[in-house]
Amino acid sequence: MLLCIDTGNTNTVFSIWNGERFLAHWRIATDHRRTADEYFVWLSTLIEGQKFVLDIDACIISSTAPRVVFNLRVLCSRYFDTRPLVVGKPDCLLPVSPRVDPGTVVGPDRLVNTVGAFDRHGPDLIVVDFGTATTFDVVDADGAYIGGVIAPGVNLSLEALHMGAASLPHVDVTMPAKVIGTNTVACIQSGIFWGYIGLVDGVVRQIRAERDRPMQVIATGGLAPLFDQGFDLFDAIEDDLTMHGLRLIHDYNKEMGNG
Ligand SMILES: Nc1ncnc2c1ncn2[C@@H]1O[C@H](COP(=O)(O)OP(=O)(O)OP(=O)(O)O)[C@@H](O)[C@H]1O
Ligand SMILES: CC(C)(CO)[C@@H](O)C(=O)NCCC(=O)O
Ligand SMILES: [K+]
Repeated sequence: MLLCIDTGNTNTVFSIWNGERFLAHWRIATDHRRTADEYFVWLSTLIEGQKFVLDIDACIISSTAPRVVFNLRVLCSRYFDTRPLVVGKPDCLLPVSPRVDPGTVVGPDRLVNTVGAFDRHGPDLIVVDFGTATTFDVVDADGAYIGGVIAPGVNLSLEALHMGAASLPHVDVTMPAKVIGTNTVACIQSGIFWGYIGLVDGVVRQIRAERDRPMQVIATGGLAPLFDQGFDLFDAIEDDLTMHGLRLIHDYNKEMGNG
């Protein structure tokens, strides 16, 4: 069984695979103080409700928070007796290398997204991920990550408004009935919702113009469905894109005799 771990700045998702078969996934808040023992107790408790026995013999990690990796490595070695592949480290091979400025450390989640999306949709893609940040990852004809766009995430923007403006409450993102809000909450919801619709639409348009070719837009992340309500922004929405990419990268390394 393969354990895939996707650590974002806000949440960490664990998923279990038996070959190509997905078995289960669980989500925990990202906290670099969490120890290997804590992860294991948590995993063991959750596995009790499942129909399979946890028998991990391989692990792969993508982490946008470097400090978390240490304890995840300890988890893999102590409890599963495996050395994990860590995306972005030199000993983790990618099917195609990213083409970016020398010295750039691309977020591993973005690299993984491009691998997952290229496998399912082929060349010339824009992958939009609504996580802590809203990212756009551009996939070239050969599947390479060739750059993109990083914007503040939806929940981060809402939090920033609340933190920075004494009279603005914390608001949950939702699609407002009207653009013109007639109360504070509705005004904020409108600003965020229509602001992000405009942001995604505008960025996608500019990327397409710069690339001067047809490109499909693939959306992932918890908030993707919210922004897909009748606006035709996306060609596909995939909630498991990062996990799919992680499994493919693991399989690729195995095929190449690595790890
Ligand atoms: N309508 C909604 N309003 C607010 N949050 C939502 C809504 N729908 C889903 N979410 C949140 O989206 C999150 C799932 O998003 P995702 O895993 O893509 O990114 P993240 O965990 O927020 O960020 P990161 O991956 O950077 O840590 C969950 O925490 C979920 O609570
Ligand atoms: C942009 C985020 C925060 C999105 O999770 C992550 O991919 C990251 O920390 N990236 C590093 C910089 C880069 O991707 O160019
Ligand atoms: K994510």
